[in-house]
Amino acid sequence: MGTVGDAEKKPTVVFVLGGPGSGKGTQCANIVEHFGYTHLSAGDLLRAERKSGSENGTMIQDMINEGKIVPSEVTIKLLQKAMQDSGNDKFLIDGFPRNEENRAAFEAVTKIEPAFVLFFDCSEEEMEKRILNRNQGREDDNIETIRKRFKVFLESSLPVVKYYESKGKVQKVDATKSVDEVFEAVKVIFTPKDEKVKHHGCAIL
Ligand SMILES: Nc1ncnc2c1ncn2[C@@H]1O[C@H](COP(=O)(O)OP(=O)(O)OP(=O)(O)O)[C@@H](O)[C@H]1O
Ligand SMILES: Nc1ccn([C@@H]2O[C@H](COP(=O)(O)O)[C@@H](O)[C@H]2O)c(=O)n1
Ligand SMILES: [Mg+2]
Repeated sequence: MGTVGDAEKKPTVVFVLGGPGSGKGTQCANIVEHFGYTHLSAGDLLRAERKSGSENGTMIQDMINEGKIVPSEVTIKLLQKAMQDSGNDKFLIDGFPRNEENRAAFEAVTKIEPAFVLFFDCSEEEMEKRILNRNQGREDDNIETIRKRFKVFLESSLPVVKYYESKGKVQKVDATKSVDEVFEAVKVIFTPKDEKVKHHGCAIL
């Protein structure tokens, strides 16, 4: 994040969106390893905040258990702090913005526009199967909450993807494929253009 002396330099932010269980966290771990980004999952930050004994803990737990979106003010503060603490200037913001309120508030507060939105497109049937097999002890990984999360995704999160689509900022990946196949597609998106030319051995001099 900006420090004294580079006040003008804004960090690079990629929003990573997709339905519950589409593989956002899995692919972000791969991107971090290969491309030097810091991964910030809004859901993970909220779960950590709840565990920390924060005054917002009960509200966060109730919202997560109902699959509802926590007020932007809370989530944005957690994201800003994590960005500052990281010392990096390239971020994958996973699971955010989840609704129009998230999107507008982040832009207003941070003045940061995403470089692009990485969107993992996956069928509900596949996402449900993946979540039910996840076994990470998440309280919201039960069929009742999963259904509520799917509804919120369709009604509140997809319109955000559409908004960025209208600005030509969405990079869509078929996330129904295997982890390795999805990452192959992701790599193409993150590999700088000049390196793609080098790899294909057809640089125009
Ligand atoms: N392409 C894939 N094929 C099969 N299983 C996958 C794939 N990608 C991820 N998974 C598995 O599916 C489960 C959900 O993946 P992950 O946690 O990355 O999804 P997510 O989009 O971050 O979900 P959430 O929004 O609920 O946090 C995990 O158990 C993961 O190992
Ligand atoms: N911007 C966000 C992101 C997440 N939440 C809440 O956390 C839950 C889990 O999120 P995952 O990305 O880890 O699946 C989600 O269902 C919301 O309740 C949020 O409020 N705002
Ligand atoms: Mg996740």
